[in-house]
Amino acid sequence: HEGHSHDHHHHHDHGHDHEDLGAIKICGDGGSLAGGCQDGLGNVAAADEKVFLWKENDTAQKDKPSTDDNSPRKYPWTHTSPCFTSPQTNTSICVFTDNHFAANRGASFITTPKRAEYLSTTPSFVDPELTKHINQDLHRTTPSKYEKHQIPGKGMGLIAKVHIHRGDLIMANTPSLMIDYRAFDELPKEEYRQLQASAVDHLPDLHREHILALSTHDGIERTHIERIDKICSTNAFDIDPDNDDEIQDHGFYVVFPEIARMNHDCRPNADYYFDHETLTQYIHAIRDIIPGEELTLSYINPIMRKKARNKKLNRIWGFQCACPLCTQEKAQTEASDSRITQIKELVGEFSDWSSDSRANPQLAELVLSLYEQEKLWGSMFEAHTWLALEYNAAGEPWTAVKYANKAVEWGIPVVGGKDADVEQMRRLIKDPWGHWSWLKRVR
Ligand SMILES: C[S@@+](CC[C@H](N)C(=O)[O-])C[C@H]1O[C@@H](n2cnc3c(N)ncnc32)[C@H](O)[C@@H]1O
Repeated sequence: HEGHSHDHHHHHDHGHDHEDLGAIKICGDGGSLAGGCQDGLGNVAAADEKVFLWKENDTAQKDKPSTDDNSPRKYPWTHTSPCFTSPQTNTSICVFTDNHFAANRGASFITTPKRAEYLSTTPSFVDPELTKHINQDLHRTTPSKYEKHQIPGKGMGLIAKVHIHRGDLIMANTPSLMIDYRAFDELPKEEYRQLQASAVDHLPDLHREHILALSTHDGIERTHIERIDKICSTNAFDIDPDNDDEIQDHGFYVVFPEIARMNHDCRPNADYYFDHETLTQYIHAIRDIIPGEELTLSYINPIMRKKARNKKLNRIWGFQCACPLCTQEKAQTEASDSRITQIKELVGEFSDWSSDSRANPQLAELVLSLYEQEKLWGSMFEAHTWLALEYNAAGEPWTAVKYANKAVEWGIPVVGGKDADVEQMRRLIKDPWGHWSWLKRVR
């Protein structure tokens, strides 16, 4: 485990790196920005059940909500078993499946009864309209921007069919599986794996087939339970809990079967964030993409030197990185690694608001320039946020407002329009003089 933080931002290694259960992650390492960490992977076919009739017919929902924290209540679940007891905390950890979730696509959760109850009160459960049109691969109303293809040396991947502009939405999906870290941390391996397999087995037929067809990254024959375990570790994203969730110290592993087809690139053209209201992973373009280009995400913190990147990709996902950044000639690799070293040395200054900090507008300009040279488009939001704060802290409101506007523009596709840091930039735009950062470094 590499520690855990919630005050980070986008794109750094963080968290719970369950060494042997890799998950795609992009979260921050305690950078200066407040706000959540978002992260993930996703074509699921139609569900096998009656549409909406269950509300009237299903006896499950008539069950009284349980008052006992440790026993699963039925509504809205179509399955609430099996359960195992955590030897550490004596709480049960169960599979909760709702086969009507997101217009009968279905979703399974492995968590405690208490947290399942919490999830069932969040907007996506309370208002089914919210998730009805999310999974475009299922209910497509606009033409798909990509196609699934075999990619030499990478298995399957997604290829752009049309010109995609920076900021465009590429896809959005609700989860198939959400697995509480607690299940992984507290249960014996065999019990954990049984829960994982049941979570997949309970899903509607076509959805389950879709999951079972995902990559295990080595193609080795396995038992059903082992295969599902390997599918999860190859395809899951690490997602931090919602700010309103009481159980803040445990994130989730989440599988989105459409997004799971996106391959890794150290300088990707797309980025992702998780919206807790709709339980939806959003994928947006972070630069213009031409037809025929592969759509990629970074599975790791992209601000790592080549050797460290390759080691991690190899350990968790079993491939040698052959992306353009990893296959440059030696002089270019050295220049890139040296920029990454500089970035790592400098970014901490922006979260230090004491007089010891070296942060000022020029330092923020330097970091922006390093990000541009490194093609770290997913980090441009962060760089523009620092620029806005540093200019405002130095008493230059108009330049601060200029950069705050750019921060909002870069931030919406990578952290979402509801993100606390984007909201903060909107407040700075409205009133730089009333913002907490005003003259903060000159006082
Ligand atoms: C989340 S899946 C991506 C989709 C996968 N290619 C498939 O066929 O379903 C992750 C796996 O894809 C492969 N992969 C992803 N990015 C790759 C890359 N840049 N080079 C080689 N293989 C890659 C690795 O086998 C990795 O374990």
